Amino acid sequence: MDALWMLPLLLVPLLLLTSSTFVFYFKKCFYVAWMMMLAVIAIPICILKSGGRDIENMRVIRFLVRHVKYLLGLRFEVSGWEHLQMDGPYVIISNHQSSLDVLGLMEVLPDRCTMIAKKELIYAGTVGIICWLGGIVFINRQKTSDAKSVMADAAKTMLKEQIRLWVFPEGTRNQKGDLLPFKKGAFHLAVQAQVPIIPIVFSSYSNFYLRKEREFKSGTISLKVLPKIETKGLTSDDVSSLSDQSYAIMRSTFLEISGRTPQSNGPSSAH
Ligand SMILES: CCCCCCCCCCCCCCC(=O)SCCNC(=O)CCNC(=O)[C@H](O)C(C)(C)COP(=O)(O)OP(=O)(O)OC[C@H]1O[C@@H](n2cnc3c(N)ncnc32)[C@H](O)[C@@H]1OP(=O)(O)O
Ligand SMILES: CCCCCCCC/C=C\CCCCCCCC(=O)OC[C@@H](O)COP(=O)(O)O
Repeated sequence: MDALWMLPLLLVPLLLLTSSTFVFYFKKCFYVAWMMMLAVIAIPICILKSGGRDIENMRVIRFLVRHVKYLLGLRFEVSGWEHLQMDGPYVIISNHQSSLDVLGLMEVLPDRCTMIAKKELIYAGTVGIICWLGGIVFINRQKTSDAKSVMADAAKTMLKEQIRLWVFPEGTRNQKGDLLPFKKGAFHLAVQAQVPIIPIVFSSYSNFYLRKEREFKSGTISLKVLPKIETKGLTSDDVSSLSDQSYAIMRSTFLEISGRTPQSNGPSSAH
């Protein structure tokens, strides 16, 4: 009789664990909490090592984040490593589906590379602090003129300090099963600094992570590093065609590694 009373106590956790909605919220909350906690560990290490905001702190962040994929049941299959074996500064562009992209980013992040991010991220608690310590360049997306001048400064810093910048040219997270039109900032940046662009494509997350359907299963993500696109000798007049060229290559790669067939050429640049 006593054992019967125990049954609900055993059944409730079992039902919760098998409910995909519960698993979705649990994994999401766990991800945020774990990243916040990792940032708590990373902050003093970075301050002690570098004394403050320094791109070298990205090594510490990369090291601390690399195991998180295992906790969420995710794996990355990276191809095209050889395209990242290059000296000097460059701009990396990649598609942006979710905050989970950070895990893939940390898989391939080269040395002396930081990101361009929306300024709101600085208010994300300990994660915001670690982003600042890692040298992330914050832009105000609501004020194009501010964003442009921050990126123009970043182009100079890239050359002076030999750094690489990672930009998400879609400008926002997107899980529509295709790439959004590209914003122009990343291409102006590369042209102003006269540095190559390296496109990196993440395959679709739709087979394991669906925000609307509240599903977050285990899954494998293909990450394809594509050959560099040179910008030497290009001017601001070439930015649109550079953006279109990058969009076309990345879109066909996205559809290919996500197991889809191209339907149309799609929009290439933001209007
Ligand atoms: C231990 C725990 C650790 C946890 C640590 C985690 C760390 C990892 C953090 C990862 C961070 C990831 C963050 C991701 C993001 O935040 S994505 C969102 C922010 N990023 C972007 O928005 C980048 C892409 N956007 C752009 O490039 C835009 O172009 C932007 C510069 C923002 C301006 O946007 P917008 O106002 O919408 O304008 P347009 O793009 O339409 O451009 C308008 C005209 O201006 C011209 N332009 C644009 N940029 C420039 C420039 N730099 N110089 C000169 N001119 C520029 C553009 O060509 C347009 O003119 P035309 O229409 O061509 O005439
Ligand atoms: C006290 C503040 C609490 C804030 C909690 C939020 C903290 C987030 C914590 C963990 C996640 C770790 C990875 C953080 C990096 C996420 C970057 C990201 O994906 O930003 C979104 C941005 O690209 C585009 O934004 P929108 O799609 O336009 O919107």
